[in-house]
Amino acid sequence: MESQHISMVIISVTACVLGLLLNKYINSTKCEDCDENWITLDIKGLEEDFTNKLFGQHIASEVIIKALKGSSSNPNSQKPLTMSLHGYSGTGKNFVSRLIAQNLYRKGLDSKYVHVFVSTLHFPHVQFIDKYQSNLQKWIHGNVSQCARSMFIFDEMDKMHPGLINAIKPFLDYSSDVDKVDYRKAIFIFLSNTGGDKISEFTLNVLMNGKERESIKLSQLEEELSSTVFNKSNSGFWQTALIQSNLIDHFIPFLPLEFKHVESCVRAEIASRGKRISESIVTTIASSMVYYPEEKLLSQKGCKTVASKVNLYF
Ligand SMILES: Nc1ncnc2c1ncn2[C@@H]1O[C@H](COP(=O)(O)OP(=O)(O)OP(=O)(O)O)[C@@H](O)[C@H]1O
Repeated sequence: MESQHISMVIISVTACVLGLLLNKYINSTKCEDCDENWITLDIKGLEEDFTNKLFGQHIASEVIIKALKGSSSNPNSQKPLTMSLHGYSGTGKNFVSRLIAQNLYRKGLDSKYVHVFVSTLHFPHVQFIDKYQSNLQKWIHGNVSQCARSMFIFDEMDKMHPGLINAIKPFLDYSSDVDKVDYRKAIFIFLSNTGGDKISEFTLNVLMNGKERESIKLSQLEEELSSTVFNKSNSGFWQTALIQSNLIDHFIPFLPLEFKHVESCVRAEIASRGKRISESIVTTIASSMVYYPEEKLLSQKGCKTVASKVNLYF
């Protein structure tokens, strides 16, 4: 009797586990649709990710959360949400884009509605610019026709051909009903290093004066940043109507990272590999990065090379 009961329990548990696995398999192979099942902003999840995983970027966290909250709760939005993320290499611009994608699309960056355009891979010869412009427009148009809630990430904007930037402009405008497609629910994120020098200079000044970076306010950097992007004659970005027509909703500065932030990146990297964190190794790895200026306050490459440095120890 006792053994019959045990077998029943085992059979039920096995059936349950198999059911769960089957369900998971069916879900993962299901076709992704452009609906709320697959695309819903998890603002709490994003806030938690910013708090726990993103180090040293208090301005970016705050602005991005507010911007996404605002645009998702406004059914009468007149234009797509456009955010321009600026800062030195390795400060978290791509990382943040990934966190946004993960908290908006069930498939994150793997979603077929998230599109990444790497500008350095598309620098056409002047002779072919018309063709490239038209291809880029067709690409955006085609993707938004398939799903209004598409997200576009344009990486290395500062290296993008001005002609291509101009080609994007009609989609960002207030009257964003191009070719009967409604672009107002789309999100455009632009990443660049432009303005990184100004942001770094400003942060350095604050730290040298014994203040905390958290005392830096967006308003102190924003104006400077938009004018830098606008004026910088070698950035490629300035020439275009993008800035002139105020099509960028938010200029978001990414501050250079300090030693303590690099240490946090090292801890996160070790934890992600399921390894035990030893504080002495954390300090050794963080110390092996290059810092500037003489006082060694800021990391030259942010957390960019942390993963490869961790490789040397695990
Ligand atoms: N502020 C940060 N908080 C947590 N992790 C970070 C941060 N910045 C960078 N990292 C880590 O370093 C890696 C590289 O950073 P990321 O690619 O986001 O830099 P980036 O600013 O986009 O640089 P680039 O301008 O060279 O493209 C990230 O995948 C992440 O693991």
